[in-house]
Amino acid sequence: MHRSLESDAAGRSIVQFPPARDPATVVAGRRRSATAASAGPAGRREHAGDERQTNPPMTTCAATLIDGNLAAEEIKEELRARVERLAASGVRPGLGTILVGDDPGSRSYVRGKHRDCADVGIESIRRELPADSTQKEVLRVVRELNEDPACSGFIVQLPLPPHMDMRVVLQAIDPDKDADGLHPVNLGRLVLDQPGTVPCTPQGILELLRRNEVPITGAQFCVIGCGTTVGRPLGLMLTRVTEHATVTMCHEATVDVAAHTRVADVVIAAAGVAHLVKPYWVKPGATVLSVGITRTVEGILGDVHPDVEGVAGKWTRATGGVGPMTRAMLLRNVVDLAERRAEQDRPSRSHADAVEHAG
Ligand SMILES: Nc1nc(=O)c2c([nH]1)NC[C@@H]1CN(c3ccc(C(=O)N[C@@H](CCC(=O)O)C(=O)O)cc3)C=[N+]21
Repeated sequence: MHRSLESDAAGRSIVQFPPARDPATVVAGRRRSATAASAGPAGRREHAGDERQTNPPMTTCAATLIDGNLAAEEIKEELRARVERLAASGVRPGLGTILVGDDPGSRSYVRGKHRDCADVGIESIRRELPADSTQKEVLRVVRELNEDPACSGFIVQLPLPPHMDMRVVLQAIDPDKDADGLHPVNLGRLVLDQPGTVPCTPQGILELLRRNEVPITGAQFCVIGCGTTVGRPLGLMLTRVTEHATVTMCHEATVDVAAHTRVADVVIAAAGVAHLVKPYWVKPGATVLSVGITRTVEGILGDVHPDVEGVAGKWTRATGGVGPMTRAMLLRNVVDLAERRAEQDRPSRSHADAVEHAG
């Protein structure tokens, strides 16, 4: 149906040409064609199997695209209603961002976050510091937002300049204002299965899987990358009793990553290595999510090779998948924090009832 124009590391253009697909077998997003829908997943797989005898596997079926922008819009709609309810009781949630330095990527993320806030009625509180600020100056702004009643939660945009210790800065955040869920107390709460704020990207991944009917309980997951913001907390979340997935965590020292991905029902690539996950790494019909991104002059490359589309059952691309969900989950964390705070500040109804009954 379409040829994808790609470039190699040296910037040369390569034309990849999966031959034209039969339009009836192309299943994109939620717009499944009537024939594909009536055949059902089993029917589709049999059909693919038949074709595989004559064609290379990557031409036989197209994975369903999981649309993160669509799911993020749905979540924002839910949040708008919650923000309105809070407004009715005189509370306006506020998200604070602390940006240090002028990395263009970070600047554009922060701008996006404030656009999202405006979109759902959350107040934006922006703090910017020059790249040569001292750690003390950053800590002063962290304490300022800890104290600011208009700020329900805030984030310190990462990475920080190299002369700062990220751990010290993150630990200075009030855990109950930690919108990113990256404070040691919140990560500890996650380990212990206690209520707290959970990191945005893993939360967005779970939400995306649920909303696209990907089974989690009992499924075999392979997570590639054990970073603090994605892989490690994701492994913890997937193994909670409420999810109860079986999880293999791969990292740089894993001897044969492909041996682990090939048996997985769901592969989550969060290593930050461009096009790491190849089509032959993937069990046919598996779900594959691309999380890590590499910025090149040619644009954004994801951790999942584009040809995985020909093998996976459901998948996300490098953009328009997990990224928008990360942003939506940040907004949800802020609304959660604002609701929790409003609940604490309100004279408790059960207490009032108790007093009434006592009288
Ligand atoms: N304290 C902190 N918290 C973070 O959550 C955090 C951070 N620091 N530092 C950087 C990473 C990265 N990150 C992304 C969020 C959304 C998209 C996103 O929405 N991407 C769009 C494309 C954006 C583009 O084109 O540049 C998409 O996937 O469609 C990407 C990346 C959050 N991070």
